[in-house]
Amino acid sequence: MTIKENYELAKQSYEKWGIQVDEVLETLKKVPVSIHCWQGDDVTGFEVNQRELSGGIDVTGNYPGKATTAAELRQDLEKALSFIPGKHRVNLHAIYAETNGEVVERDELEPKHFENWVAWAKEQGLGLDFNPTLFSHEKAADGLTLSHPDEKIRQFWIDHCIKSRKIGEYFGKELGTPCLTNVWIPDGYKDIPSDRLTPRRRLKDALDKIFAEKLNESHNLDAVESKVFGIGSESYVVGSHEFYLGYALKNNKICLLDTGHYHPTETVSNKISSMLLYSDKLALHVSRPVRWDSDHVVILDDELKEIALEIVRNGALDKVIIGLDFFDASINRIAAWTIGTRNMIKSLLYALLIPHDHFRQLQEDGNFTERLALMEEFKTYPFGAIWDYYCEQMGVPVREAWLQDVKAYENEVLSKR
Ligand SMILES: C[C@H](O)[C@H](O)[C@@H](O)C(=O)CO
Ligand SMILES: [Mn+2]
Repeated sequence: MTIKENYELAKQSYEKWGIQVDEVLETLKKVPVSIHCWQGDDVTGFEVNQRELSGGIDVTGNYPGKATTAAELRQDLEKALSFIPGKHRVNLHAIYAETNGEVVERDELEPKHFENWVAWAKEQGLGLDFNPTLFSHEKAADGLTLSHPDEKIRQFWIDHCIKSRKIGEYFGKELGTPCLTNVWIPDGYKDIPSDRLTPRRRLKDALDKIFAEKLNESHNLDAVESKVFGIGSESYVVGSHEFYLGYALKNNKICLLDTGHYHPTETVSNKISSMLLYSDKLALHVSRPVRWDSDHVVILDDELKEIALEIVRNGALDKVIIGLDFFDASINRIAAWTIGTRNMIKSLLYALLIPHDHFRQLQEDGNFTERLALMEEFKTYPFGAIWDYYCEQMGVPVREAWLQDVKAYENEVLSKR
């Protein structure tokens, strides 16, 4: 049977439940995923003064062929994008600026240092997102940035974030799609603090200064990302979930939930509906924590499906800004992007192929037997045949066919670096 024939047959199973599969595929095509550039070079960046990765995050593995220039990183991203159905976005960090060999401090970065990225994004039809980089720097050596007791250090990072918003605004203006500029800081303490409030007061004050200038939301959207702990900040993180939830609600900012930034039994899927009752938008960093915030490549596991189900069943495809955040240096980095991003899209397709109204009604009726039975049966509906057809239609490799191409790219390009 051809992919199309398999699709037609599979479609019938879903259409019995009133699911319009062709319409589902049209919807899926329009959902952008923000693909993080930092999987391509292990969060190294291209600053002239290369610094060691810090901030309580870590990348393990030394798979050969990582990108060492912006041109290589873009070339690798293009390869990964050729395996990923749909039109997406690329998420940059400030350390990916191109300064032509000149040392430009982070508080002096400007849009011109990202001109090549913008030209490339235009050529590829991509949106861009942005992040100030408040780690891997001597002014963050003690693990403190925006909450630092030293006013000069605080001001340096405030200025960096202000410059970053202007870069985000430039991306949005140039590309005609708002840039999500996300602030994540590593600040915290290894051991039990004697004062939790003062650093949080300073962070709140720093954020007020960063966001003082109102930017047009059709160019730049501001997000803040919380965390529960990092390496070296096991006992206390200044920018906790409650801290940013309060800040975002009060100041009309977007909360960004990273799936690796909560207690092990706390799930992001269970937060989406609550947060959407109070915010118009929220943002995600979809990652895969294994025992800690390890940033493993995203797989099609139960939590990923549950996140997608929550987005779809709550009609929130245009409210939840989906980004990825993983970095694995132990496998081919282009494969890592491809696996993780295809899984994110697959999970959305899976969620779009569920008769949500019927399932909702079963719950309202207290019919929990049928609710569980059908939720389980739908797990083995012929979803794979729809996915294969979608890939074929979108002109990207079907099933594992992309692997051969990755291997060829590894031989021809990566192994020569
Ligand atoms: C590099 C990223 O910005 C960083 O991973 C941040 O988003 C994070 O999740 C830190 O744990
Ligand atoms: Mn993150």
